[in-house]
Amino acid sequence: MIPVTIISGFLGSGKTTLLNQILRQKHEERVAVLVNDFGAIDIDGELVVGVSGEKLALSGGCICCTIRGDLQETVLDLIQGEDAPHRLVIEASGVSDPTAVAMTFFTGPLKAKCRVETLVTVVDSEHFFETDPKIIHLLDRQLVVADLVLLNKVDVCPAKKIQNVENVIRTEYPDARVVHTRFAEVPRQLIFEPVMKAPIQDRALSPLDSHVHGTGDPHHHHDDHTLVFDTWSTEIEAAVDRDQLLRVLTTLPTQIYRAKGFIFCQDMVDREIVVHLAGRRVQQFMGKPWADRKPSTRLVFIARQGFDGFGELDEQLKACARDAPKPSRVPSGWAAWKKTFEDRVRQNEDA
Ligand SMILES: Nc1nc2c(ncn2[C@@H]2O[C@H](COP(=O)(O)OP(=O)(O)OP(=O)(O)O)[C@@H](O)[C@H]2O)c(=O)[nH]1
Repeated sequence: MIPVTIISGFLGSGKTTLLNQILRQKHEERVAVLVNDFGAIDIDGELVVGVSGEKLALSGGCICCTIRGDLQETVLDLIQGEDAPHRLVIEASGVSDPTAVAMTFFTGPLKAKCRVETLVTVVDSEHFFETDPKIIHLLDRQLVVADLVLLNKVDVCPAKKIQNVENVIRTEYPDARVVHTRFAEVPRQLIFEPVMKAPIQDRALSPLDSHVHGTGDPHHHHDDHTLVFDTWSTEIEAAVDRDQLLRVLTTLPTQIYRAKGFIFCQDMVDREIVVHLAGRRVQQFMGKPWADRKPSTRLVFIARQGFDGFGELDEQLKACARDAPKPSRVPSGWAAWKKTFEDRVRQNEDA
């Protein structure tokens, strides 16, 4: 039986960050990871590093509903292959109900081959109390089955607020262990350790009974997140003005829950900048050099269903490229440092 860990948590809470943390820790196992992005562009697949086994991405739907069949098929292929993994870790999309994901392993051909051992839910403690009432049901679904809850982002959350979030979670979900984390740093043993509590299928109502996805109406059952969330993605080939684009992201309407992707910016043309909007916080990180890849800005947005501002957003984003000065091949990173060094040497020689 291959042990399976399911990582759940709302959009932007830190699931991919956790996945990277546990994969970076020294291990001998062949761990296969499966990441699911609700948006059409596979961003998470590119952001996951250090996998000793297979890394697979399922994007353009949610593995708990619209593309649940794909999950079963992908896992079957994986475990029947020559180098079957010792362990499987699934990062569910931020809009998914983990019970529905786990159910895939309780029936059908996977039942005899895999065992869901742990279910970890990551919480963005900074934005917990700002959760849109329309999606509170979804957060509840993610927390009610958790063995372990990571109260993440404690570095940017005031201590009093962290305590309040913890109080709510300990009261409402007393079975879960709660751990405070910064960038989801946690020993991998804690994530993979099986917890002796009721089997996951007994811990929550069957997903079909309560698959409400935050409509707020407990009688409204459906299987498809597209009824609650809208997603939109864009690709811009010309280099953009990074500051202008970050200004657009920091002033997005609150109906947009999440944005992420890669920026091709005119002030650093040789490598991508990874950008995230989670809650109201925008963060950017240095990404990989473009090397042989064709540079472009690729962004995915997830909003409340019915959001009608994507057309305007498209205009604003395109303007970041139109208004940007032509990219000059200004060296960055190591290349910039080397150039400065060479210039100094030359100046010294001239003197
Ligand atoms: N300050 C701070 N930022 C964090 C922490 N953990 C994650 N982040 C940032 O939060 C953003 C979202 O993190 P991800 O790991 O991509 O979140 P996710 O849950 O995988 O997102 P989705 O897959 O889109 O639902 C990124 O900018 C992370 O760097 C943390 O503890 N502190």
